[in-house]
Amino acid sequence: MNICLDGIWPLSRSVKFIPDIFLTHIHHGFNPVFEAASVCTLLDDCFELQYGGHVMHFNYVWLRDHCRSATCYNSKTNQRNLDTGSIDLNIRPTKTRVDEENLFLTWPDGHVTRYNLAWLAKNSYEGQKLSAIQPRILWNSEIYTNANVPSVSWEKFMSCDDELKTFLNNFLLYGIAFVEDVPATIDDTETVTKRVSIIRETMYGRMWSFTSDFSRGDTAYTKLALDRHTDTSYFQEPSGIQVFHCLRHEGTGGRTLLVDGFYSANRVLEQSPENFELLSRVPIKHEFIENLGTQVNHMIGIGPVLSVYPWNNEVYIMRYNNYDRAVINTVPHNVVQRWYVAHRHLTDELRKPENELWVKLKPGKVLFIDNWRVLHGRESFKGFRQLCGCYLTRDDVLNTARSLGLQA
Ligand SMILES: C[N+](C)(C)CCCC[C@H](N)C(=O)O
Ligand SMILES: O=C(O)CCC(=O)C(=O)O
Ligand SMILES: [Fe+2]
Repeated sequence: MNICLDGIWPLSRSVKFIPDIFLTHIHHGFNPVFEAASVCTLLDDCFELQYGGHVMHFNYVWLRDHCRSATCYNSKTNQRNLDTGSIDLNIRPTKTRVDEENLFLTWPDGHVTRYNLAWLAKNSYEGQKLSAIQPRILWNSEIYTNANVPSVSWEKFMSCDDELKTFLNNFLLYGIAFVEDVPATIDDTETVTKRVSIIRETMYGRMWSFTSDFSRGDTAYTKLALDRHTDTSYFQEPSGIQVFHCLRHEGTGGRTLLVDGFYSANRVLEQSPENFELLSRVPIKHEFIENLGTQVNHMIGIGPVLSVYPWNNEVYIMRYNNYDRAVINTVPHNVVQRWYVAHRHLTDELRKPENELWVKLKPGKVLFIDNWRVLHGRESFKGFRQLCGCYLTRDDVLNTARSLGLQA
């Protein structure tokens, strides 16, 4: 049996390119960026815009829905007023007009919408496909080491917004970032973290601190080695960021392993698009079951190993935790075989020694890990070791980054 993994994206549609006799309007050189002519054409089932050397298409219901006039849109709150449910799904403009910078459409009820052409181009599907993906530097150990990413220091980090911005920029580029010279207490770790975002409380607590006392039903609370993994893959939305601060270690071993999961995912894509597709389309489960006596925790998270944006295949979450991966029971046996092949391919990439960045966390050095991208692990250790930290929600960290003017 041949299982087809083909999805419906982009939605197959038969576009009839019938130029509308009312409007084929040509402008020359009004766009300072592209220096290209724009051409607007009303087709039967969509509006076509040639702009900046690209052809873009806009559905008529979409155009009505995206009217930014004061009655349709509240520009103070950036919220839509228009009831999308009231738009005739076969709506067409009755009149059109174009000037140097704007398109004007008159709708059957007489309402006129003005669209800035540059705004349309920026917000088109084709424009999104062309737009740069989130700027990132995919790394292996050599790339990261050679980049000599400057770490920031506690005092400046706490007082200077530019320092926070540099830190967040590095975090967005590499998926890891360090703050040095932080006083080795839980309270100061919390203070440094709150500079970045609000804290995500989970069943592990808000700020947590752990040793090898097996106080929780998880291997993290032992002295054993932990292979590379992402945390909380058993949440429907895995924690976006993990913060670690090693407050004490009297003993040997216990180094931290970091691996850029997106670097390996990209290698899989380059070498086998089929394996990449399996990893991005087959949903699997991760599960956490713990009985504390006083409380039982049972978490289940469902999602593919690689979550990708359907319009450009950009990976945005990797869930990879072989310890916490649950029974696979939602995939037919022949796909399971192909999935294991794909999973092995990714595992082989993730395990290449050249992809491993080893760091010894010391008191004062706070590590922020993008838990949707960078895997962590640890070497086994001897002696007393105490680590504290917390989880952050990705939205909140990106919110801070955007407020400082970063693309995120
Ligand atoms: C970080 N902290 C010690 C609080 C929890 C560790 C959770 C470990 C779990 N196996 C996972 O990967 O999610
Ligand atoms: O002990 C460590 O260094 C990390 C353990 C771990 O993977 C975790 O707490 O999530
Ligand atoms: Fe972990």
